[in-house]
Order: sequence, then structure tokens, then C-alpha cells
Amino acid sequence: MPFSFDGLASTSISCVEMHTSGEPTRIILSGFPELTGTLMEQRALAKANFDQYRRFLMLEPRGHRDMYGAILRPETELVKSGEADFGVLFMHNDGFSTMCGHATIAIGRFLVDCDDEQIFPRRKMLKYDTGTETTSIKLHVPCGVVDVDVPTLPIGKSDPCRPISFIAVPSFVTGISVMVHLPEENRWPELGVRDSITADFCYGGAYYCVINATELGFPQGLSEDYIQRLSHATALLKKTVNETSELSYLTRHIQTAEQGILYSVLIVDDTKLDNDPSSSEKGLCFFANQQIDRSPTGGSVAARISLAYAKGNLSIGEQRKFDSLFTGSDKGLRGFVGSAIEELKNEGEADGSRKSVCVRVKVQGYANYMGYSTFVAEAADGLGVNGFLL
Ligand SMILES: O=C(O)[C@H]1NCC[C@@H]1O
Repeated sequence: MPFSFDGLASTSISCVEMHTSGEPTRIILSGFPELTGTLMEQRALAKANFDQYRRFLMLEPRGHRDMYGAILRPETELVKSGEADFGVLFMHNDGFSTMCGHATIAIGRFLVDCDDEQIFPRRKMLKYDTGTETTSIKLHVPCGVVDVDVPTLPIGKSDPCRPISFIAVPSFVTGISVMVHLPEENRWPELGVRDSITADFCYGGAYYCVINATELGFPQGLSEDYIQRLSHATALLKKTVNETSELSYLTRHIQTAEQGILYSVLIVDDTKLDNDPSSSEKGLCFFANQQIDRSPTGGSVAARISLAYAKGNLSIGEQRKFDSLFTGSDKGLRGFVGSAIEELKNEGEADGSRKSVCVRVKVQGYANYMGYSTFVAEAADGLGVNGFLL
């Protein structure tokens, strides 16, 4: 260190920086204020009392509009009961999310490599399977428990050359070919004279609207050249769904009836779809406050696999490849692979009205370390512990 922050900094937060298919995860190691209670109580506390720390770590000048972060939670009610090994909270440019696949993949690797008992007290209790040469972690995340399998070398460290996999929480469809009427103030120019669109809705730990680029008004498909226009259209679509009470069933949990919100609009590039099941489905995910996922979005892979299964386009065990606009062999960034591993019995709500196919989905992907960082806030910095968005 060329100099010390001692005496200058009022706050100091240390992180490990990783990326999963190009999507960052800033994993907070130390310095985040104390959070207590159940995982959801810890999340509520972080939201209510420490949101400036999220802005400090996610937004400018230390982050940016598309930064993503994870707060490690070694103690949760499910860790105490033995149902999970570790907990985590996810954060983005607009708050704290329920699920994040790309961060789960990164955190899986990190937890296997972590030899600091203060950060991960139960690390030595993780099970290593000598047959598959993987370490399993039950990760308690806001939407439930996710089973993560991390390829592990005989020396006990993660193997970066093999994919990490996780099994998502039960994933299901809430609507197929739903017509969404768009009030005049929520229409975008590329719609032309249309006043509605048709899209699918599904859940993979968070709620996704899946729409074809052509249907959104972009028959030329996905491109970085007009990302602002894609963002504008998806923001208005998401706003409409979240504000239309008759559509609230699309974001209600089919097993618990808990009301959620639409987290993301995922555009599928239907201009690149072919009938070859070995080629990948290219998509682009806008989530939170129009944040753009560089990865193929792990949660959406779980949701989209449930959609493909419900439509009869995929059988149990069959694999599908997913890329984002930014991944692919030509870009040096690998996409994700998804498969439905099991169909779950689901009777729907008490009156049987929301019976839906429900599956467990396995998602595979790769994550890499990028470095370590320590962020400080100088006592004399007018911004204090905070951040801003341009
Ligand atoms: O992979 C995922 O599921 C996440 N990536 C950013 C948006 C989603 O939360």
C-alpha cells in the first residue's frame, strides 16, 4: 500500500470482485453495518437503515448503473437450523432482489475458496464428493434455499475450468401468451399503431416477462446500437404490468400466494432462433432500475426452462444453452446451460385455479475472480457514505 487511510476514512468496506459471464458481483467481506434476525429481517433492516451503503457500493463514483453486489450473511434462521450452510443478500442499482443466479455462481466459488473462519465459520463442514469432485453448498437466499455445486480441486480450492451449477427454487409459469394492453402514456414509438403486446410470464426466484424482440417492436433483433430504445420500451412494459391490478396474478406465487413484482423484462432475440436445440437462445435482461445484465441471467434461465417445459418444448433432463447479447464464443464469455431436473407436484391455490407446471431447474455457468477492493469514505467527503446515478 503506497499510503494508509488511517485517520482519513470514516468508513472502510472490503470486497472481492468477481464476474460471471461478464456480469459483476461485488462481494462485501467486511465493513457493512451489523444485520440481525431472519434473512428477511436482515434484508428489511438493510433496506430501511443502510440503503446509503448499497448506494455507496453499487452506484457512482465507486460503482455504476449496472453494478451488482452481495452481502454475505453467515447467520440466518436456516443456517441455525442446519437447513442451509450460508446466507446471502443481493443488491443492485435500485434495492435488494430476491434471487440472483449469476451472483450465486460467483459466491459458490468464493465460499469454497474462503479459508477465513470469521467470514465463513462453517466452511469446514461443507461436503466434498470424491466421485464428482464437487463441493455442495446450501445457500439461503431471499427466495429460498438454492443448492450450489462447486467443482473442487483435490487441494480444496474451486476448479475454474469446470462449470458451477445451482438448482433454483421451484420455478413456474404464471402466464403464456398474455395480452398486455398499454395505456397511451405507456406506449413506445416502435409499437407503431399497436396498443398491446403479447408476452409470457414466469418465475425462477424472481418474476420475468419474456418477450420476443419482434413483438416488442424490434424486428431487426437485439443490438447494442439501440440499447436506449430497448430500455425505454421494456421500462414502459414493466411499469404497465406492475401498475395493472388485473395482471397482478402474473407476479403472485403459485404455491404461497405471496404477491411479488415484475423484476425484469427479458427480450429474446427471435430473429436468431433456429430449430437446432444445440444452438443457444440469445436474450437481453433489463432488471431493477433498467439495469442490463451482461450474463444470460441465471434466474431467468430457471424461469425460461419452466416456460419451455410448460409449452411442451423441452423434456426432463434435456439441456438448453442461453447467451446474452454480450456472451458467446466470439466474445470470450461463456453463456449458461439450463435443464429441468424434476417436475414437482403443484395443486395450485386452494380453489385449484392457479394450477401450473412447476419444475426444479439446474443452471450451469462459470465465474472468475477479478480482484479485491477496499472502499473508503473520507470524513471530509461531502458525498459521505452514499452514491448517485447519472
Ligand atoms: O443471474 C441472475 O439471476 C441475475 N443477474 C442480474 C439480474 C438477475 O438478478
